[in-house]
Amino acid sequence: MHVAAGVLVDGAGRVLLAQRPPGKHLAGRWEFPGGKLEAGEDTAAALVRELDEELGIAVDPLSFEPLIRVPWSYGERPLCLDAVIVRAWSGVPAALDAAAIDWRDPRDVDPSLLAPADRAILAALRLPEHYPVTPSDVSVERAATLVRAALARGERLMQWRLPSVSLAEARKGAAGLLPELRRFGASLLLNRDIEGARELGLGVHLSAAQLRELDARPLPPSQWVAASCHDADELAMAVRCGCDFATVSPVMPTASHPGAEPLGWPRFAKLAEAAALPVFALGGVGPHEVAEARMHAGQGTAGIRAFWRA
Ligand SMILES: Nc1nc2c([nH]c(=O)n2[C@H]2C[C@H](O)[C@@H](COP(=O)(O)OP(=O)(O)OP(=O)(O)O)O2)c(=O)[nH]1
Repeated sequence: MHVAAGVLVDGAGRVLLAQRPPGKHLAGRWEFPGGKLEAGEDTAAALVRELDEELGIAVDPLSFEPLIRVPWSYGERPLCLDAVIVRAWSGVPAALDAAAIDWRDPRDVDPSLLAPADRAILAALRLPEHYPVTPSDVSVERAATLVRAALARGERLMQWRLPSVSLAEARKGAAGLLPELRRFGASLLLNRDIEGARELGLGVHLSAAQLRELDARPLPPSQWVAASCHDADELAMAVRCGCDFATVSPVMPTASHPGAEPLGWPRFAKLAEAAALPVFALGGVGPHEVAEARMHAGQGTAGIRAFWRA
């Protein structure tokens, strides 16, 4: 079953949520307005029809921007949910079909109130397009300087990965960044250090090996949980562990992993489309490849080298 979901975004960056009416599948859960594709329809045509039927608004498909495709299963038939950003419409949205509608800042939405498949849509809305990872061969102090400069440049999501120092030292360095992170409203994810992330209220970036040992999400929804994945099995594990997003690597040849065979964009796209969470392209890519990544079902790009040259 193919379902189209429209993410209406207003001038203040709020999104329109609709509450599923009593008697329907997932009654009471909040979702993005839309519905099943009818015979002969594509996603855009279905959305134009559904947004008219459910909200009484007219939308122009030329303004649609694909956000994320979420494969999901509620135990019956598998579902493919295509979420599309809608920025322009005419008319005032009304709850013609929903129990209620509500404009919400994506940062304030409680994911547990959403239809489960929509948690990936919410994560895609809240995540930026860049995910820089600190260089491996620098001191804690140098890494902190780089993160501060990146915050000033506008980066809002970064991974704190310092393989050449102890977890305790890395944790101490991250603690020193808390005031700036708060001031910029930015997120830092500690590489592998679940305890440190709990202690500091930061996110965590898990290795594929850690995913194998976890059976549940290690942190509350307010702290990011991400994972390093390389194939479809690892992506499925990341979804099972309740990860918010993943990196998939190596997309291109990279000096840090000279032996690894790069996936290339077509295989990256297949993996990203089949994963029920946002995926950043990693490996031999940087800020200049964001458009390429988005064209291939990615959230954006992650990287070490290319992000710190600026
Ligand atoms: N419309 C919509 N459906 C969603 C979202 N998330 C999600 O899991 N779903 C699921 C719920 C349903 O199982 C399926 C869509 O069914 P629907 O009942 O909304 O479709 P429809 O409007 O065509 O409904 P109907 O004609 O069967 O009454 O997709 C979402 O954000 N929007």
